[in-house]
Amino acid sequence: MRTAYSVETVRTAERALMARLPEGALMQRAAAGLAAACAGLLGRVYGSRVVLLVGSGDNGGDALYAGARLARRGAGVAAVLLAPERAHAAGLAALLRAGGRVVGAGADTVGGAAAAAGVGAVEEAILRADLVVDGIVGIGGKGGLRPDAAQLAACAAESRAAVVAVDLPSGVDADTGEVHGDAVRADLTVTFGTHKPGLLIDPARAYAGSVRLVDIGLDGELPDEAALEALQHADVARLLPVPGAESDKYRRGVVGIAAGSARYPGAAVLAVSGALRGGAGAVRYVGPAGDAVISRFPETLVSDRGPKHAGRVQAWVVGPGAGDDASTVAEVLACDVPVLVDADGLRLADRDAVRARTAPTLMTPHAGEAAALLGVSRETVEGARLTWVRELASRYGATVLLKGSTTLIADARGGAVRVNATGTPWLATAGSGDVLSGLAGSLLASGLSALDAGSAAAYLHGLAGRYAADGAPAGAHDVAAAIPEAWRDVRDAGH
Ligand SMILES: NC(=O)C1=CN([C@@H]2O[C@H](COP(=O)(O)OP(=O)(O)OC[C@H]3O[C@@H](n4cnc5c(N)ncnc54)[C@H](O)[C@@H]3O)[C@@H](O)[C@H]2O)[C@@H](O)CC1
Ligand SMILES: Nc1ncnc2c1ncn2[C@@H]1O[C@H](COP(=O)(O)OP(=O)(O)O)[C@@H](O)[C@H]1O
Ligand SMILES: [K+]
Repeated sequence: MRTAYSVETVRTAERALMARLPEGALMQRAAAGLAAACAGLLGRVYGSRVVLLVGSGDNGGDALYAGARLARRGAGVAAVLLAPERAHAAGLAALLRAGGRVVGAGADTVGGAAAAAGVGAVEEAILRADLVVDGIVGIGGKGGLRPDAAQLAACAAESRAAVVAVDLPSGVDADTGEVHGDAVRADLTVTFGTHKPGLLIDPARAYAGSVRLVDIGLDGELPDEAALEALQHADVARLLPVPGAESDKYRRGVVGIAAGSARYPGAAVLAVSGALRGGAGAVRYVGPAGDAVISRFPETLVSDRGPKHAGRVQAWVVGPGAGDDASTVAEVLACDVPVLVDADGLRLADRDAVRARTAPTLMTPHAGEAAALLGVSRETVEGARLTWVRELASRYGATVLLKGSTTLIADARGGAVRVNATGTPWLATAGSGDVLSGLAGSLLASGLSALDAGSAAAYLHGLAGRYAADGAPAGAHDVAAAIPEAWRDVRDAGH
């Protein structure tokens, strides 16, 4: 399991750890890891040109000490100090001792004869660099970059230099993944002690590039419950149902699919296609698309009566392609088994009816559907996904899976939010959400909690999307067909 902790928790943990360590030890661990990552990216350190962007806090201190290490190995290291009088003094002294220099403001006072002053010199240094280290701000950052820092970030983006962010790309919100204004775009982010939520949630995630975690000994100080969890293969493998000798189709769970309409029969077929690959022992279908479903998937138990009279199911999926059939949604919500509500069903579901349910409810909106339920714009939801997934879960008293480039799953009762990043933008294709709802419903029917069913389904669905697309467009039915391959991959890694 990959976990991420909030800034407040990281600060508390760091304080506890620092109290037991010699002064400055933590920063040295961070700087050593950072320098090693930079060296790895440079390939050859000796003779390379490195520019450090140094803010006024400890994030700048990390950059200065790492710069000193690189300078000792023969790199030409120049530091740009955003606030020369407040730059980390010991870090700066270490850099100068190691043969590094200062460019731009402050150069004349601290850099000695070798110093070059002026904006032109700074830009030139960045444009000629092999590597730019972003130590402008870390977890102490508030809001987007200020104008002087934004200018440096723009120059780094223009340069052919690789950009390494220290702890976080400066300008992104560590706790939420929101980006307000300008931020550094990194090729690599070297983060310390633990991931921060912003490194795993879009839009900030996209600024971080690849992320490397440096162990500074913080693990023992972090609480059990993280702010964010990202399941890995082994975690998902533990969740996947495996039939045993005593299993029969009913004991494995029956999932009911109430989906599709005369206008959208395909949604029913796709939801069933996902459900058949999700581990339930049988898939029951109710709705007007029975013929389309049975002709594609003859193993489906098709009923032409409503959900209440369709026979036993352990979980329902309602909504994909449902059109305006509010009564079916209401009927399903009245069933005392886990229910997944997707697509049209989200709009048709009565909030009080969802809140009144005692069995688990899993809602699976994309950003546009979530926005409509919340009464805000789609851009607002996309810009602050963590905030809004929690808000929706709390308003409906349900587990909410917010789809998108990083899918988030939040429980109404709080606790760690799950994030899934196995997907690919190729999954943004009509009907792939229907496949996901069937798959997640099937996992619900086999006994997983709403949080686990949603996260395991998103994980498998994302992998299946990758396998199906493999760099070329794929249809939703291809994604469904690739679920068994994703399942085997996950299961094999779990052994
Ligand atoms: N606390 C610790 O034990 C450790 C901290 N480390 C580093 O220390 C960092 C945190 O250091 P700090 O608490 O000093 O905070 P930061 O260095 O992240 O930032 C604080 C400074 O940045 C300025 N600032 C805030 N928002 C800004 C913005 N939008 N644009 C420009 N400037 C802005 C503030 O005025 C403040 O002076 C971590 O991210 C990590 O890199 C590491 O050395 C590991 C150990
Ligand atoms: N940019 C993206 N990167 C990764 N996955 C994405 C991206 N955009 C959409 N997806 C995924 O594709 C699926 C699309 O679902 P949805 O929007 O409900 O489509 P539909 O309603 O057509 O079925 C979701 O699983 C979502 O997480
Ligand atoms: K940074």
